[in-house]
Amino acid sequence: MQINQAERDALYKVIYSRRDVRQDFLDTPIEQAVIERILQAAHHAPSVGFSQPWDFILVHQPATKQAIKQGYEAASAKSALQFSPELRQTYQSFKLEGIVEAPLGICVTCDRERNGPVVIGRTIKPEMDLYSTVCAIQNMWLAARAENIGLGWVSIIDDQVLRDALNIPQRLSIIGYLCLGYVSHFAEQPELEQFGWLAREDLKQLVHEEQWQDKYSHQQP
Ligand SMILES: Cc1cc2c(cc1C)N(C[C@H](O)[C@H](O)[C@H](O)COP(=O)(O)O)c1[nH]c(=O)[nH]c(=O)c1N2
Repeated sequence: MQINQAERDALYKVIYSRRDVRQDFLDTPIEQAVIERILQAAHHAPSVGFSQPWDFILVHQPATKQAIKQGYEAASAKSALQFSPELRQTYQSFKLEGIVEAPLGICVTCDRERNGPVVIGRTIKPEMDLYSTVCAIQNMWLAARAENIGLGWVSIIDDQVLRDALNIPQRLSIIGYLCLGYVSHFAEQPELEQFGWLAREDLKQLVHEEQWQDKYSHQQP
């Protein structure tokens, strides 16, 4: 099957207009059929040895979201101390989650023992199951954007908070907690770029012919 030009353009449009969404969530519920399409997109991600090591825990209840939000607040306060005093205030001014406002939370886990101890492609690099699960999240992120649904990844939460709130056994690795919902708008640029935290790197500096070259040596102390 060939992809035609309109389909290709649509894919790039989704890729370039995808955003990490933390605010502007609407409380409009997401229809079940839409949730299923997004989860199917995640489930069709590539996975090492076709191991499909993921599980998706759907979070709808306000009380559960509150418990997770409290975990975020504790983790965020602890995180702020890692930034220099000059940057700390700016860090604290960012809204880095939409846990309570987003109608749907999805915790994505990785079962590192699924399909037995020997998996094709993991024999030398065992972390490939974790990366496979991240591929599923990226598919979900793009599918959500194609459905005009915002998705935000929140990683400022201790795993134990999610284990306690969602009854996740120690056996499963927690890969991401995602907030999903319709949004009033999608920003043109990443918010961290818009607020001057970091700029998009020049791709030319990151592409190397044949041999890696230290194009950033001027930045070394
Ligand atoms: C693994 C991982 C973990 C996180 C993120 C991303 C990824 C890939 N991002 C989102 C991140 O800030 C965002 O992707 C970049 O700023 C680029 O913006 P766009 O995604 O292009 O809008 C993110 N954002 C946020 O507000 N709180 C968070 O805890 C995290 N955690």
